[in-house]
Amino acid sequence: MSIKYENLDTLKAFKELRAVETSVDLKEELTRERILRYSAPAGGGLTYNYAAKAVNDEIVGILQKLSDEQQLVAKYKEVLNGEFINTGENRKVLHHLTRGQLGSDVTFEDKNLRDFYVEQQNRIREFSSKVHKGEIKGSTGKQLDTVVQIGIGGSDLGPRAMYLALENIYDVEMEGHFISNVDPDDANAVLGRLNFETTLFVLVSKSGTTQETLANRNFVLEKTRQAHIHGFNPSKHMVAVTSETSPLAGSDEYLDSFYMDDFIGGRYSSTSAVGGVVLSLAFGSEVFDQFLAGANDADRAALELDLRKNAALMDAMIGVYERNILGYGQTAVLPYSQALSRFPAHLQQMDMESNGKSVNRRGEPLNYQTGPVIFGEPGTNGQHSFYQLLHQGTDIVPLQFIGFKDSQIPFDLDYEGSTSQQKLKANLVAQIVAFAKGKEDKNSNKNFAGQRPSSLIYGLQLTARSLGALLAHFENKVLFQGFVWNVNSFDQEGVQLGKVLAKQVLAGGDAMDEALKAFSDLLEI
Ligand SMILES: O=P(O)(O)OC[C@H]1O[C@](O)(CO)[C@@H](O)[C@@H]1O
Repeated sequence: MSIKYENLDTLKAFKELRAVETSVDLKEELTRERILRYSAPAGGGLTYNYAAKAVNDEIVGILQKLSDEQQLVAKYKEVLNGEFINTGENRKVLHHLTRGQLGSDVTFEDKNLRDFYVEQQNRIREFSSKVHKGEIKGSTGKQLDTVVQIGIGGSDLGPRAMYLALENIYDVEMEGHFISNVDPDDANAVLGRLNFETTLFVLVSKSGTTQETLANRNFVLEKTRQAHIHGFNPSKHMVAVTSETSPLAGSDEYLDSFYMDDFIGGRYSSTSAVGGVVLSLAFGSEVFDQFLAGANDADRAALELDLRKNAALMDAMIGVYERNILGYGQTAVLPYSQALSRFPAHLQQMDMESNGKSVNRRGEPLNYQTGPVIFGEPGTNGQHSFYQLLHQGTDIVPLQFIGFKDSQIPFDLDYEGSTSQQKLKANLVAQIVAFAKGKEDKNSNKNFAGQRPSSLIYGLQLTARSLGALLAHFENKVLFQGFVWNVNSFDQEGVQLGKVLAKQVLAGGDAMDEALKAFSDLLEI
């Protein structure tokens, strides 16, 4: 089958979607029968439920035609088979290959890349096991019991979100910390809590050139020097994770180095060495293996052509319907799990850096909307914060709820006839129904219009496996949406300008004088 990359507005099925006259009244149509019928398997034991989305069988039928016409699953297979999908940078897109091989052998310059990723995983397994067993110790002879990742963006958000998601449920072999911001308060605050003799730093930068990360590396090294610890050797307390082509690669300034490559985008790197080193050191490599298995399960589920059986595809297509037909510009991610506290922040980067584009894969301007603004917070905290706008504001914001039957930590307390976990789940379902059905009140201030769509990803418990599947679900959703919109989801030129200007500001370049003057004028209140 020949693959064609076409703009959304040229597709027959999109025109059909635009012409749909029926709409779904969630106030009437959200029934128990619909809740049971509108679910799709997401892999890793997760289910995606879309009963509270404003779609019906007719709309889903057209979304299926759109998915087929835009060859979404075929394009996903192209990714899996190692085609050069990232046209902006002329690169393959291989994060799926870090967690299993679902397509043909992928080679580059005679190197089998699945073998390369597995080799790195084995090296990480061996290294973390030696650290845990005390076969690798700190330079002053002490057991290493703390791991600190230094990195930013994709070299921070995913691994940090995953660490926080797992720290309650698995034995923590090494306590994890993260330094990302170039704000010196970040590094100072983390470093102030550490015993350097028992700490291993993981310096993570795919490019090896990110200014904030290199500044933080030097900050850390200087602070360890200033501690004047007898016999302390900083190079025995830092490993590097980078791509083989980066300036950091092969340096002997580090105890060891682990590699990913240019075919793994930063925001898709949690399942590569970028997430692998810190998570294996923190929890053991068996936990990281389960995380990879969950992600692989979701990747396999995303191969299904029928979107009713493919959660990532259904989620993507409903998102397109909401963005391009209903005109909704934001999506809120609302995990009813405190352990997922940084997951929305990770999705912000993954989704917005991928699909925040206004030209197509050929660089031509688009005249339809692409990726939405993503934000979110765990429930029930968010309920006491921004849900007011979600319920009664002038904008309709589609919602992505995430929930689990059981908590991660077994202890719970009955208060007023229910446990905390029961209260959490009751709030979750109450919100879904309240957003959909609203409540009429003669007092307009107390009236809830309803008809506010949401979906739910639900599982038994947040474990390494379900977390891997959850991560991969969203990665694949974003990938499918990028193909629908015909954008290149795998470069991020939009972040370059600010980086270049910041460097010019620091260098005092003439080009920036006017901007600096205007800015300082502004501050002269
Ligand atoms: O891992 P690196 O190369 O330091 O990059 C960090 C982050 O910076 C970005 O390039 C954006 O500034 C992200 O895409 C990336 O995840």
